[in-house]
Amino acid sequence: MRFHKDMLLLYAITEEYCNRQRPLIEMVKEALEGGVTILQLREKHLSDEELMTEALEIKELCHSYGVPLIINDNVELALRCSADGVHVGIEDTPVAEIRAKAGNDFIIGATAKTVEQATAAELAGADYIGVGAVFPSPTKQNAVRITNAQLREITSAVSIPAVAIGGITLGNISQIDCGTLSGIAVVSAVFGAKDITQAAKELKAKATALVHS
Ligand SMILES: Cc1ncc(COP(=O)(O)OP(=O)(O)O)c(N)n1
Ligand SMILES: Cc1nc(C(=O)O)sc1CCOP(=O)(O)O
Repeated sequence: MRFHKDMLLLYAITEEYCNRQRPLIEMVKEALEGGVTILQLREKHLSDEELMTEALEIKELCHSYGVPLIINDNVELALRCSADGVHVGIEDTPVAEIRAKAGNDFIIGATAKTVEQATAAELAGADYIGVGAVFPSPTKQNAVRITNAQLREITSAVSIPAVAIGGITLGNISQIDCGTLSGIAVVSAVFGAKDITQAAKELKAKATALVHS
């Protein structure tokens, strides 16, 4: 799937501990019904074999909605299951190495918490950056926080699109100083919601207002 920055508008990320009393596929379907525009499979507890099974099933579902599937961290698995891309952190496989191996059609997202990391990611060939944590995250409680001023500084330092991540909810999304953001990335605000579809719909409306403000 060819990458476009509009895909980043509502970026939903799965997480094992998030309200997981039902099959993941069921929850992903509800999120897609609510209008999620890109999905990241972030299931750090699964073996490669289990992850592959989940990824193949979820990829098919995502594609039936025209939504790309991104795999967290595991580049080899992302390539083996023909996912649309991978998201890597600062300590993970270098972006330039992934780009060289995977070619130009593979979507590569990189975490950036500083201007230096953002410009390095762009130079190495990343398609987008994930910048955070903009609020305290219930999912990743040790995530380093960044201020609105840092968010603006980081996003304006690069020409590739950016999503904000970390503790974003319906209640606080309007406090984000959007700068040049293309979307928001969330775990709990979607997958922790009682009504996942409704939560995604409401977040998408607010994300749309945010990126156009
Ligand atoms: C869209 C998006 N942005 C940032 C992250 C964080 O990735 P990373 O730094 O690799 O940390 P973990 O996800 O491995 O905890 C992300 N996953 N997605
Ligand atoms: C995976 C991840 N990375 C973060 C970072 O700041 O790099 S915050 C985060 C978790 C986001 O989950 P929630 O929307 O529930 O806060």
